[in-house]
Amino acid sequence: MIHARGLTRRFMIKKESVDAVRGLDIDVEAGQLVAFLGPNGAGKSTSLRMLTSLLPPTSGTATVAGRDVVADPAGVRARIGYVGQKNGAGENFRVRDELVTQGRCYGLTRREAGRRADEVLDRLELGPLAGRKPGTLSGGQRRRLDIALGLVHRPALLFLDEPSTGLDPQSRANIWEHILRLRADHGTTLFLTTHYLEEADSMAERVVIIDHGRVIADGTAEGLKSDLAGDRVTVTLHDASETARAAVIAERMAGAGAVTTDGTTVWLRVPRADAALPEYLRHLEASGVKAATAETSRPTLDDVFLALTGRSLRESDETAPGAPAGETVPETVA
Ligand SMILES: Nc1ncnc2c1ncn2[C@@H]1O[C@H](COP(=O)(O)OP(=O)(O)OP(=O)(O)O)[C@@H](O)[C@H]1O
Repeated sequence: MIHARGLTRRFMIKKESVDAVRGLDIDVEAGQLVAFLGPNGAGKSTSLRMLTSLLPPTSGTATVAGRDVVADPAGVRARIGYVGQKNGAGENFRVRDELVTQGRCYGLTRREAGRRADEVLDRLELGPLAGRKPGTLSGGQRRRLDIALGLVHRPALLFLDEPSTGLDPQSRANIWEHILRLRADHGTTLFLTTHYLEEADSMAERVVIIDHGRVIADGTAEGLKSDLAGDRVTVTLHDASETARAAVIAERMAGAGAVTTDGTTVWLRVPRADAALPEYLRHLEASGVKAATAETSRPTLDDVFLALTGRSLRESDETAPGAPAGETVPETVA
């Protein structure tokens, strides 16, 4: 459904060049749900805009839904749906009229556009809001309208740029419900960007991570986590003056990976946390370092990014820096 080779995009800003995307190679088969992850400015939107023919690549090639993005942009656009980051609907028409107009833009007759508008209104549970103006909708309702606009012409491939960003957890879950149903009912191929790592982890069958314009990881969330990250042991100490010593002890343990510290907390990456934690606690005790709490956690996609780049992908609003959001098993140490 998507085949890109060496796709690059360079922007010139005041004589300075920005390489937003540097050689994107990707193949997406029909029916896949791919989450495209990366930090701010990694090149996700630019990639999406090239794949949807909205932005010409500086170099490279891409065939999307069977059409070349450069040679046949109209052919690409006719076959795909694109839900951008900004609201797709205007303010003047009512919700149903927006959808009918969109359908007409895709060459549907008035009658067919009306039928399709009703279909997507029903699908996205927007029926009761059909007569409202978009400006009066809630954030979640408005995002559902954006998705409905991307679906009026029944594309086999839908691109979504951060479909759930800025929504409350309930609206996010609701958007995902619709996305997953779309796939289950119609086998729609979905290619989406998201900042929410947990969403990508649990919903997408394939995760592609981009950083500085290059793909740095591509696989299933489970595969990436077990290959590239590892379990984590978190120990907090009674006394911050002992943190450095506790870190050295952690580093000396067999199989120990990266060790990080912050205040009284020590984080240690290990292949098997259930075995490493008791051992670490024994070593600390033998050295006279007092632990206050200890817990283990499974790796997250943020851990994968951290392992690859040394940086965190996680947005500060979700969890404190360094603290993993995986499944945690807290236990208190005397
Ligand atoms: N029209 C433009 N002109 C100049 N530079 C641009 C333009 N669009 C994007 N860039 C730059 O290209 C890089 C990649 O931007 P892009 O929007 O693709 O990142 P992103 O991964 O989608 O980020 P975000 O998660 O913040 O949306 C950034 O450095 C950005 O400033």
